Amino acid sequence: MTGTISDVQAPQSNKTAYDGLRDVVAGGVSSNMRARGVAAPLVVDSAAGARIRDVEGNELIDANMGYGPHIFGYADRDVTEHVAARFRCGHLTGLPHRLDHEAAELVAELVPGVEQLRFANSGTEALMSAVRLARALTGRTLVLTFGGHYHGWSETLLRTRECDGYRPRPLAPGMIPEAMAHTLQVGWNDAAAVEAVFEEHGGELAAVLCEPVLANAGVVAPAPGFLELLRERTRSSGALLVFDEVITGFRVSRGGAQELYGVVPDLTVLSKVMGGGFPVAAFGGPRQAMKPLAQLEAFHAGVYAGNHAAMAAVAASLAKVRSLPGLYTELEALGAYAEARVHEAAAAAQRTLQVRRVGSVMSVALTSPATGAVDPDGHRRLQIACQGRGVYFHPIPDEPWFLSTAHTRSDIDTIADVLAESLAEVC
Ligand SMILES: CC1=C(O)/C(=C\N=C2/C=C(C(=O)O)C[C@@H](O)[C@@H]2O)C(COP(=O)(O)O)=CN1
Ligand SMILES: Cc1ncc(COP(=O)(O)O)c(C=O)c1O
Repeated sequence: MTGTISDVQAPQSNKTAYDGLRDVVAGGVSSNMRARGVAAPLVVDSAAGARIRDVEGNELIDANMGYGPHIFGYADRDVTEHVAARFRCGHLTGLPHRLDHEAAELVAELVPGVEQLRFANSGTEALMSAVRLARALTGRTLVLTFGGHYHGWSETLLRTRECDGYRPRPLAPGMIPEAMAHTLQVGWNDAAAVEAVFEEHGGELAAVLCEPVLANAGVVAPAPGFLELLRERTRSSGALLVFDEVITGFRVSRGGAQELYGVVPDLTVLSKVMGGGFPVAAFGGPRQAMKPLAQLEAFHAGVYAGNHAAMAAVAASLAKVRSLPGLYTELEALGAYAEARVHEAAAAAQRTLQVRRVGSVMSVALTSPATGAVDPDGHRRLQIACQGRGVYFHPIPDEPWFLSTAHTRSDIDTIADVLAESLAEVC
């Protein structure tokens, strides 16, 4: 995850609001990702459906949608009412609840690779635990990851895209130098590199971990046969295949990427859509894989893990997913319409946008006319221009757009018109 604050100026009124924030919240945000790319991120006041309202009362159509959890739009009543009711009757007791059962059964019903699971508070937590479980199951420590794939900010998974050989480097100041001692990394869709790693390290690998559709460096679908290659090599070497479906889970299909591509991993990590915007994650797999936790021999904990409000959010979100047989057909059609309209907007402005999409998750990036490569500074200027015209997407082109059932075709037309106007203005 790269990106530095550029010199692109945010609207002054918003900047004033942000400067006040920054006085008491380090960096003005509680996640670095929110402050990347512009001098001051938009300061929001509220959100509903496909729209956010900023501190000045401006309403914007949102294509970032909180980075993906809100597949039914912000403040979806079917989810929020359910959670609100739970808050009114005690949402955190530290005891098991029938809602845990209801939520877990829905995940197991919808996700092909999950028979049993544990809930957690965040994707980072769930990934830490899934990787630790893979190490416990195999007695091995080495994990193979892929460049650009984001698996949260834990000590052994937060890493650079660039490698020394197959070794990524710790990404953040303060990380221990040995943090990557048990982590290898190759390029996404690089079958030859995967074969080479298995040739050299196959017997040492505890797991191969990937976003089955890369969605944190723009959207990059798996090459035909690539997931099958990972499945076959892990199975034959005794390593576990771990799918980080934090973004793709319940997003690209009802059963996530594993259902869409027909490749079932040994462990699956889920979050975002699963909780409909409430902080909850899960990791799971076949009962055999979860046995060390079922027998309380392996360790996983968390005061807030599986709290009753989060379970209510999962139960409501997934019951709604299950109840809508045409949901993913509708989202695919909306995504295809959006992709076509974005290309039309670029053509109208005689500019080129790199558009890559799987279902309702789509990356849109301004490219340089000279090189054809993504132009991060130009993209930031485009983002600020669109924001000023009532359309929000993230200023960093790595961050994809997330569409929802709350986005109408008229919203997509407005986004396309604003893009065309803004592209004409941005040099
Ligand atoms: C594929 C994937 C993710 O996309 C992911 C989190 N994604 C994001 C985190 C953001 C943030 O911390 O503000 C915003 C986005 O950069 C990104 O979607 C995580 C970590 O989840 P969490 O942020 O809940 O700890 C794991 N796997
Ligand atoms: C002192 C202390 N630190 C950290 C933790 C871990 O917090 P969490 O369970 O939210 O991960 C706990 C949880 O009980 C705790 O008591």
